Amino acid sequence: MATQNESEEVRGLEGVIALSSELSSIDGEAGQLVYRGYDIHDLAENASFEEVVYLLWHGDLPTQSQLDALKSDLRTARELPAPVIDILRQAPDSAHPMAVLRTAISALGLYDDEADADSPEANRRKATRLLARTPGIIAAYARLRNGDEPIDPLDEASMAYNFLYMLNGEAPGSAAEATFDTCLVLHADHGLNASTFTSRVIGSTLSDMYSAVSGAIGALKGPLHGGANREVMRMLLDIDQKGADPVEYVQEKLASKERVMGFGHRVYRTMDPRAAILRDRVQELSEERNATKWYDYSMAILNTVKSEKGLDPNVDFFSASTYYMMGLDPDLFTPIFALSRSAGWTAHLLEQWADNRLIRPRAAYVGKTGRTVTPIDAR
Ligand SMILES: CC(=O)SCCNC(=O)CCNC(=O)[C@H](O)C(C)(C)COP(=O)(O)OP(=O)(O)OC[C@H]1O[C@@H](n2cnc3c(N)ncnc32)[C@H](O)[C@@H]1OP(=O)(O)O
Ligand SMILES: O=C([O-])CC(=O)C(=O)O
Repeated sequence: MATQNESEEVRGLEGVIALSSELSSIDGEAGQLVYRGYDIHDLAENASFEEVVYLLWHGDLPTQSQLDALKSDLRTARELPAPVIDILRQAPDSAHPMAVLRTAISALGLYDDEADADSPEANRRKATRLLARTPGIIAAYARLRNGDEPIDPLDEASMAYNFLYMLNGEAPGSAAEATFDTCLVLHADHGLNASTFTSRVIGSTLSDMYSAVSGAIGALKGPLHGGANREVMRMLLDIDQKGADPVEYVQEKLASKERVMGFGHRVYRTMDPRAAILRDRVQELSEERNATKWYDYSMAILNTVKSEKGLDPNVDFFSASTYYMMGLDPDLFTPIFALSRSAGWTAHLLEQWADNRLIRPRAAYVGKTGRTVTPIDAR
C-alpha cells in the first residue's frame, strides 16, 4: 500500500508515475517522443498509420502479410450500424463534432454483441471495429450537416485516403494523403495524457472499451487538451479577419493573462518534436502554393510567445494550419485527433487489461470537520 501523506497534494498529478507502459515514452527535456522504441521522426518518415496501429496493438512493426491482414480486418469491420447513421442524421447541424463523435462511439457499443465480452481476443476485435468505424462517423456527420449524403470508402485505399475521400467525395492527391497520414502517425499515442489516463481509469473498473473510449473523447474535447487545435485556427482566422498584427495580437492576449492556444505542455520543456515536423510541413505547403500567410502568422506568434513567456508550441499549434491548408473545417480538427488517438487509447486499454488494477487515487480532504446535523426547520 502507498504511504504518501494524505495531506500532500500533487496538483494536476504533475510528474506522478501512475502506472507502467510499454507503448510510448517522452523525454520532455530533449523533446523526444518514441512509440515502442521507434523515434517519432523515423515513424513519421517511414511508417504508415496502419503500420503504427499494428505497432501499438502488437508491439512490433508488421510484416507485409500482417499488415495486409490488419487492413483486411479494418476493411471488413468499418461499416456503420444503421442506427448509428440515424443518430448522425438526427444530430443538430450546430452540434460540436466531438460531442457527436462521443455519442456515436458510445452508440456503437449498443450494436456490438461483444460490447461486454472481456477476453483479450474480443477486446482486440472491438479495438479493430472501433478504429475502423471512427473515420466514417466523422466524415458522415460532416457531410450530413451540410445536407450531403455519406460516401462509402474505397476497398483498397488507406485510412488517410478514405477519410479525405469520404469527407470531400473526391480523390485526394497523393501529397494530401501523405500529409494526412503523417498527421495520424504523429497523434497516435502520447504517454499518460489526460484522455489516455481517462480511458485507463474507466478500463480499470473493468468497464467496456466503448465506455472507456467515449470518456477519452470527452477528455480530448477540452481546449487545454486536443480541443486546442481548433482554438489555434480560430485565433489565426481572427487575426486575419481583423487585419491585426499577429505580434501585437498575441502580446495583448498575454498582457491580459489569456493563454495562447497551442503553446505549453505538461511534459515538454522544449519544442514538441511533432510541432517541429508539422512546422516544416506547413512551410513546404506554403511554399508549394506560394501562399505563406498562415505560416507567417504562426511563426510571428511562435517567436513572440517564446520571447515573452519562454513557451514552445505543442502538436496542436502547427496541426491547425496543416489541416486548414488541406481544406479541412476547423471544427473537425479535434475529431481527427481523436481518430488517430483511438489507436493509442485502445492499445492502452489492451495493456491495462493484460495486468489490471483499479486506478483509484486519494484526495486530500480540506473541507469542514466536526459538524452535527441541525433539524431542517431549525437551519
Ligand atoms: C495535445 C495536447 O493536449 S497538447 C496541449 C494543448 N493545450 C493547449 O495548447 C492549451 C494552452 N496550453 C496550456 O493551457 C498549458 O500549457 C497546458 C494545460 C497544456 C499545460 O499546462 P501546465 O503544465 O498545467 O502548466 P500550467 O497551466 O500550470 O501553467 C504554468 C504557467 O505557464 C503559463 N502558461 C502555460 N501555458 C500557457 C499558454 N499557452 N499561454 C500563456 N501562458 C501559459 C500559465 O499561465 C502559468 O503561468 P503562471 O505560473 O504565471 O500562472
Ligand atoms: O501528453 C499530453 O499531455 C497531451 C497530449 O495528448 C499530447 O501532447 O499529444
